[in-house]
Amino acid sequence: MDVLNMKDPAFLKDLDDKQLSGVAEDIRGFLIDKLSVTGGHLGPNLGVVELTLVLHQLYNSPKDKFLFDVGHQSYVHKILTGRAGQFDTLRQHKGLCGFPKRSESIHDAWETGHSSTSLSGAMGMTLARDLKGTDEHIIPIIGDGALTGGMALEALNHIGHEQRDMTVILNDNEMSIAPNVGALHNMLGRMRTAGKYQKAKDDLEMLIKKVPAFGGRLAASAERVKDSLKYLLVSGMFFEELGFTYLGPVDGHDIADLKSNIRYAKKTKGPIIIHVVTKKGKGYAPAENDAKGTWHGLGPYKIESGEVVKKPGPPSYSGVFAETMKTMARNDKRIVAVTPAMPNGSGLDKFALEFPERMFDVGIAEQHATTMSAGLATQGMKPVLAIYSTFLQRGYDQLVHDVCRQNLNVVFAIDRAGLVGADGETHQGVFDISYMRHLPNIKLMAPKDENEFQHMLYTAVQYDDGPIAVRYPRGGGLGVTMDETLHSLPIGKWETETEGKDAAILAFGTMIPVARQAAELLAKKGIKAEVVNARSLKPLDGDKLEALADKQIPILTLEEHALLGGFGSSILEYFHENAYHSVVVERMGIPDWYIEHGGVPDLLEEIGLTAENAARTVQNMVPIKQQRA
Ligand SMILES: Cc1ncc(C[n+]2csc(CCOP(=O)(O)OP(=O)(O)O)c2C)c(N)n1
Ligand SMILES: CC(=O)[C@@H](O)[C@H](O)COP(=O)(O)O
Ligand SMILES: [Mg+2]
Repeated sequence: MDVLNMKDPAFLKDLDDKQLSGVAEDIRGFLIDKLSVTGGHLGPNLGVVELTLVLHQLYNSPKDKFLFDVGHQSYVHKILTGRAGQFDTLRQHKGLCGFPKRSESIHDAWETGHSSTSLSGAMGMTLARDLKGTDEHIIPIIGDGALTGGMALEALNHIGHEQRDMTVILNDNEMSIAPNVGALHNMLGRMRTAGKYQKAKDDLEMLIKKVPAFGGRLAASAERVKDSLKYLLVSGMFFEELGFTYLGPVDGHDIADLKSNIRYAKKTKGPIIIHVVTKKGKGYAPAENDAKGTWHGLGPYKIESGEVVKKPGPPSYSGVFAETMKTMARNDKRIVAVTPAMPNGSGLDKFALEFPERMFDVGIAEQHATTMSAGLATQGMKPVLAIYSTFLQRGYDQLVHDVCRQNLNVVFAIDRAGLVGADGETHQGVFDISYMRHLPNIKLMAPKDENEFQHMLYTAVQYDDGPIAVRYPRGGGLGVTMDETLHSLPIGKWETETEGKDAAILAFGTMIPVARQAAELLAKKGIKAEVVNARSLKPLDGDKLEALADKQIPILTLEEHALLGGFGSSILEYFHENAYHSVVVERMGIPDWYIEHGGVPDLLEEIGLTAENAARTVQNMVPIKQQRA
């Protein structure tokens, strides 16, 4: 069937299982073809083809609500709801979003990107349904990785308590991005191998009914037998004990098995959880045999060989992070690395090859990762928490309450700080300066390139007076020469790259090249603009700021971060608090809206965070006569 003709999922209602299998094959071929060009989350989506087809056949979206947890596995859903034709623009500027997007389709009931929100969203929708007296089905689809997120467990607790009708689909493929971790993962493994609990329970009931009744005695003991059967058959009937009817394990690629269990769930009252076992990457050997997680989310690849197309370029910040961590850990036994389910993305998978006993992947558990790091620090260890800027948002109170307030020596390696591009709104790392700099005790730095990064990381690990964070971008550095030996940098001291008598541009991280280019453009107009590497975001370099204020020259701040509460705001605050009321400051950064998906250069252009705009802004701040001087 031509995937491009799938405009409304209703077409599935008339198909038999064989035809559905045919559609599954067409969709798999489409995904493999399209994503070989655009990149994207191929593995997760190949794993949910049959599941998504059966869900759309047996339920009635958009009346019935699907909530895809994390949402990276919603491509099949998007194909079935009329968006196949947009896949050439997947995750590109103004193109198809890689996650559910309510503005894209009425079938996208819930927007995701961060993990473990689907069950809470579903509970809210369920309460609303019951209060309104409507009868739609609410179906969250959550992966085994997302289930390790604290929010998911909070929601399970409440859903089981409320006992309202909801069908949770647990998509268990034994993988998070990397192989899944944790006791829940181990329990699911036992459930997978224990075999069909539901069938055994029904068989037992049938058997008991055949035995000549000894009145209530047998029936009562039968209940006890049945309950002990549960523990016998499937270790830790975790879900049943939480008030769910547990169905499974169900073969997530067997359409008939899926349908019979979902039909059973549809007529069963109260919360149901269907434990669906799938294979990530199903149907495409390189992805199906991926033990590491490479095919979870990737760039373009060659279909025939499965070779991922590597873009040449300077070392990635994550790569420099891994190497620097190894160098430091060899001489510093205090160092312990922590990641909340991002070993590959953070580079800690490489660190773990040399120091397996000093790297802890805690699952999708940023709150736990942050406070566990605090616990490590109380005992004299030097925890380095590698965490994406956007995901540290999940550990905010732990940062405030457990780390900063106790002034503990935790190092935050904040990766993906700034615009990340293809993952869009939910993943842009553009709020961390705002949510960190106002916290007492924390120090916050950002390197201008990968060489300064290694020294900054070393500085942070050597620092023993409380929490300290280094924020750095996704992707490669500038291709600068890397020093052989590590040295400390002065915290709270900026670096003046070029002097200037007419104006000053204060920038850090990825905005340094922009500031340099702007200064070159200004020089052509006779304006000498100073470029300052404001690499210490907290504390600021007060001496430098006062020297600039005394020069009475206009100042432009540049940041790939939210303007509100960001670096520029801190400069305004500084001049105000120190009674420098005549200094002229303009700020450029991320405006007060969520930045969608797209290539980072396109996004920077769209919001005007460019060298040309920076030069124009400075030029407008310098008196004309000075420009002629
Ligand atoms: C709060 C949060 N932390 C980390 C991530 C990064 N992340 C995206 S998908 C994923 C693994 C999800 O595993 P699972 O739910 O099992 O889905 P699968 O990819 O296996 O289908 C992780 C860790 C995220 N999206 N949100
Ligand atoms: C869906 C999700 O949250 C992750 O897969 C994320 O897309 C990884 O981001 P990086 O590609 O920057 O590691
Ligand atoms: Mg999984």
